Amino acid sequence: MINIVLFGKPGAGKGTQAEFLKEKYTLTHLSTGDIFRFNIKNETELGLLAKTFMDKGDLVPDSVTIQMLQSEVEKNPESKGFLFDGFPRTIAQAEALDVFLESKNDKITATVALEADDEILVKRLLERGKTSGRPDDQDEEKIRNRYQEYNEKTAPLMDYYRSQGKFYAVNGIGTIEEITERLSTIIDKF
Ligand SMILES: Nc1ncnc2c1ncn2[C@@H]1O[C@H](COP(=O)(O)OP(=O)(O)O)[C@@H](O)[C@H]1O
Repeated sequence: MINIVLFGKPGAGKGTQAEFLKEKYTLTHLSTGDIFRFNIKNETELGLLAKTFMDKGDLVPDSVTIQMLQSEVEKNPESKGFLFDGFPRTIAQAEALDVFLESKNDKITATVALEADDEILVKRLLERGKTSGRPDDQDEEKIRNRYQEYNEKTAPLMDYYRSQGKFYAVNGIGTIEEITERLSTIIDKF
């Protein structure tokens, strides 16, 4: 089983790359952002709760997110491996994921990060906001708040995975194909 964490700031292209990688490596793609948005659309209890945080550009609380992620993994017992996109985003989430996978005799294979400058990414998100309908992409203040959340809570994960010898970074600027190629070079090692 290969379990990949796709890592990067908001707008770095995780979702776009996940679409290609999940096909290429037959992985189950789990995007916590997409799952939350699906729940918001369907007005579930989880969706209503998540919305209050997402609309401000804040992270959804760990307890809620971890539980949701675990139940999504459990829904896919036949999976050949997972592509985690947007999870983990905090040390508590990463630790919970390690414990959870270990309980299944499994583990994270590698964490691959897409790197790009903040200014380029903010522009990308505002552009995406024009068509995505996502409220968190339409307001520069909310976008800046997401970067602050990233810097405070998510960036420390790089050291977390580095200390496990599982952190790899690629340049996230280039064509979609070029970037898929860069990510594949890493994943192919496993
Ligand atoms: N692992 C997570 N922990 C907490 N909140 C999350 C998590 N994943 C997604 N969210 C919530 O969903 C929002 C959108 O996430 P996502 O779709 O991954 O987009 P982006 O990477 O562009 O910010 C986040 O700003 C956050 O509020």
